[in-house]
Amino acid sequence: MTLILDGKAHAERMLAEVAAGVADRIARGHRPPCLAVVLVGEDPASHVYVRGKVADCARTGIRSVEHRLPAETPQADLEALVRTLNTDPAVDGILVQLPLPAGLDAKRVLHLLDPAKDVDGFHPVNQGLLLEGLPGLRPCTPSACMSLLKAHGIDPKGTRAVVLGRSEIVGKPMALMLLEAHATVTIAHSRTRDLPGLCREADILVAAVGRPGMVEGSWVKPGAVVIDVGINRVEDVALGERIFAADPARLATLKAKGGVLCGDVRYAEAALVAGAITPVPGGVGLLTRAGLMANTLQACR
Ligand SMILES: NC(=O)C1=CN([C@@H]2O[C@H](COP(=O)(O)OP(=O)(O)OC[C@H]3O[C@@H](n4cnc5c(N)ncnc54)[C@H](OP(=O)(O)O)[C@@H]3O)[C@@H](O)[C@H]2O)C=CC1
Ligand SMILES: Nc1nc(=O)c2c([nH]1)NC[C@@H]1CN(c3ccc(C(=O)N[C@@H](CCC(=O)O)C(=O)O)cc3)C=[N+]21
Ligand SMILES: [Mg+2]
Repeated sequence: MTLILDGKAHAERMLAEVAAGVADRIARGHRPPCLAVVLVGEDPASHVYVRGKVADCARTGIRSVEHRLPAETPQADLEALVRTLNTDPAVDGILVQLPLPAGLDAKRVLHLLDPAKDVDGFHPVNQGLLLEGLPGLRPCTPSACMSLLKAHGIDPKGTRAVVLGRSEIVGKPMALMLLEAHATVTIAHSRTRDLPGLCREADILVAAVGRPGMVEGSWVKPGAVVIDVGINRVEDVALGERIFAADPARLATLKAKGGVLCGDVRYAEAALVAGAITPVPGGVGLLTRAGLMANTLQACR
C-alpha cells in the first residue's frame, strides 16, 4: 500500500499550532504578528498564491498587509518600500513574492531585507545559518517537506536522497536539510547524466524542477518516498496525453477545463511504485504556506 503524504492534513496541523502560538502571545498582552506581502505586477499565479497566504494569516490570527505595486515599478521604489518595512516596528515579516517582473533585480531586493524579517529564508545571512546548521529563518518549502517526513515517521538518516533541482529557494536548501538529517544527498540538475538511473537509486526523491510529469513511474525505486514540489499548469493536450497516460481522470479534466495542475512527477504512475508520495495539488504547496505562517510567528518572537 502506498502512503499518501497528505499536505492538506499536515498543513492544518501546522496552522493550528501557529494559531495557538499567536493566541498565546495575545493572551500575554502582545500585539498579533504582522506579515507584509509585497506583490509586484500582474502574474496570475502569484496573485493566487498571495491570496492563499493572506487567507492563512487570517486563519492563524496573523495580521497581513499587502503592498501591490505595478509591473513598471522602478527598482529604487521597490527598494525604498523594503527599507521602510525593514524599519517599521509594526512589521515582523516581509515576503517579496517571486518571480519579480522583468527588469527588477530580485537578488538585490532580497539582500536588502532585514534578515530578522526574512520569512522566506532567502537572505544570505539566513542561507549561511542553514549552511552552518544553526537556527535561523529557513526557506518554507524545504522545511515544510522535512516537517511532513517527520510527521509520518520517515527518518532520512542513512538513506540515499536525490534532489532534482538546485534553485536557491527549493533544491539547495532541501539538500542541506536532508544532509543535516543524515541522508546521503545527491543534487541533480539540467546537466546531470542519466537522471532516470540516478533517481532509481533514491530512497527519498524530491522533485523541484518545474517540468510537468518529468519523473516517470519507471524512475522510482520500489518503496521510495517521493516528494513532488513542482506545481505546473498543463494546458497542452498533446503533452497531457503523454504524461497522463495512466491518469485518465486528470486527462479528462484537462480536456474539459482547458488546463490542469500537475507536479514534476507522474503521480498515477509513481504512486504504484512508491512507498509514500505527495499529491499535487494538496501536497507541498499548502505546506509552504503553513511554513510561512510558522516563520512569521518565529520572526515576531
Ligand atoms: N510547492 C511549493 O510551495 C513551491 C513550488 N515550486 C515549484 O517547484 C518547481 C521548481 O521551482 P524552482 O526551484 O523555483 O525552479 P527553478 O526554475 O528556479 O529551478 C529549476 C531547477 O530544475 C533544474 N532542471 C530544469 N530542467 C531540468 C531537466 N530537464 N532535468 C533536470 N533538471 C532540470 C534546473 O537545472 P539548472 O540549474 O541546471 O538550470 C534548476 O536547478 C516549479 O514547478 C515551481 O513552481 C516552487 C516553489 C515553492
Ligand atoms: N517569495 C516567494 N515565496 C514563496 O514561497 C513563493 C514565491 N515567492 N513564489 C512562488 C512560489 C510557489 N509557492 C506556492 C505557494 C502555495 C501553493 C499552494 O497553495 N498550492 C496549493 C493550491 C494550488 C493551486 O490551486 O494553484 C496546492 O498545491 O494544493 C503553491 C505554490 C510559493 N512560492
Ligand atoms: Mg525559481
